[in-house]
Amino acid sequence: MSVQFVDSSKLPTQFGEFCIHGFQDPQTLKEHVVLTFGELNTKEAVLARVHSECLTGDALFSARCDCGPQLQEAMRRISEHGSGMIMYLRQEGRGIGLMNKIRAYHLQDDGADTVEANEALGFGADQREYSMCVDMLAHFGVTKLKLMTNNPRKLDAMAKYGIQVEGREEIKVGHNVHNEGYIATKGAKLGHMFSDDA
Ligand SMILES: Nc1nc2c(ncn2[C@@H]2O[C@H](COP(=O)(O)OP(=O)(O)OP(=O)(O)O)[C@@H](O)[C@H]2O)c(=O)[nH]1
Repeated sequence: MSVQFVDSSKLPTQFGEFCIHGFQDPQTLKEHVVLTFGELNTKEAVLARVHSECLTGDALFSARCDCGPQLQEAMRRISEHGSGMIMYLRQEGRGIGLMNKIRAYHLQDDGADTVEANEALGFGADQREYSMCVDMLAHFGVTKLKLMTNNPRKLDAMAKYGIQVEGREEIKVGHNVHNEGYIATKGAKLGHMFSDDA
């Protein structure tokens, strides 16, 4: 078991009452959280988002990315649906960490795109991995997901770990004048699927 359940508590939010569950990876000691809403029907596909930490977007209202609006939209849809879960993974900056993401932003201010900036710092375009989701889902007895994402790598990762994704919901929110280039690069270089591209 690579992820250990720590504790849980009610989490009242502007989208209704979620429950927050703490998980710690015993090997890396990395702390993650899972938010759940309502009763998870483990016989059916659970409406879910796998969301990677973005301090600037999720907590500081940055318009450089679409992370904050996506997190809020996922919580809103789960609440509207009546049940679901968010696996909030502490892998900031597509896995390069907060300081390196800020370094990458600096390079992007000088003209690099989000992939070139990572590479100029000696990182891959996307350093994330999703193995912890296996134990998180097992903990809740969830075997099938309806995943809110535009990111094909997340779908590939779920398939790699044997997590059944029965459906995908596009989550296209938070596009603005400041993140046009970032979103375009995610489409062109990271394969993100946006319906307008069809
Ligand atoms: N290195 C780097 N990371 C970024 C940048 N902008 C946002 N991020 C990070 O990108 C990650 C976005 O993760 P998610 O919100 O899970 O979304 P996603 O991989 O874009 O896929 P979706 O499910 O389609 O939203 C977060 O870890 C952010 O911190 C950037 O310019 N550079």
